[in-house]
Amino acid sequence: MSPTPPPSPFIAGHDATLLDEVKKRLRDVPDFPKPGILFKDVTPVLADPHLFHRVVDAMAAPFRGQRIDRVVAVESRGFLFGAPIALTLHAGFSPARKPGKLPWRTRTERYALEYGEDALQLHEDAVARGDRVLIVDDLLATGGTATATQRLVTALGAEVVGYSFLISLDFLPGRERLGRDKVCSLLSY
Ligand SMILES: O=P(O)(O)OC[C@H]1O[C@H](OP(=O)(O)OP(=O)(O)O)[C@H](O)[C@@H]1O
Ligand SMILES: Nc1ncnc2[nH]cnc12
Repeated sequence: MSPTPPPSPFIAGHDATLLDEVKKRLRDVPDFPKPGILFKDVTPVLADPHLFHRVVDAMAAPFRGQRIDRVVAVESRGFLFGAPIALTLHAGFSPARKPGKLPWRTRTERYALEYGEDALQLHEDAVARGDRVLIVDDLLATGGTATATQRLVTALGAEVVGYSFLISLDFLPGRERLGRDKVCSLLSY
């Protein structure tokens, strides 16, 4: 009998079985929301409680054992991952929202998307001076959204210690823009 093969390689610290399962479950939707965009639909991952739980744990894993005071996640898909990651890391959660949604005093940043333009707002007390912040979103593409979020956080005097994404589209410049050493993603395309 041949010896047991070594365990599958770990990619960015995550087990390859999980990555395969997530890959299989993500749904590619061509030409949404515009012609030429291949949209990565995460809803089938959310619909599987066991897989969703493992994904949240894996997205939090690189930041366990570090002091994270606040998770800032981006409306709307970022909230789906950011809130459970904040609970997992025993950190507070602050939403970065599209304009006109936050009720109190806000800071605003405009940014460009793979398929348009938008702006984000953060409450002025969303992070405190000196806080160590993790930025979370479902997907990194051009990096416009995450860069705008980083600017909002640092303008308030907090430090962005890292970014956690489920997916990064590495044929786009997002990872380079944010700094390779700060970006964690389960899957890269
Ligand atoms: O790296 P970027 O080029 O900035 O793109 C990534 C952003 O695009 C998507 O959000 P979208 O604005 O479509 O909003 P949604 O989460 O409300 O669907 C995605 O959830 C990221 O936030
Ligand atoms: N290709 C894509 N799929 C899903 N969300 C996105 N946000 C930006 N680009 C995207």
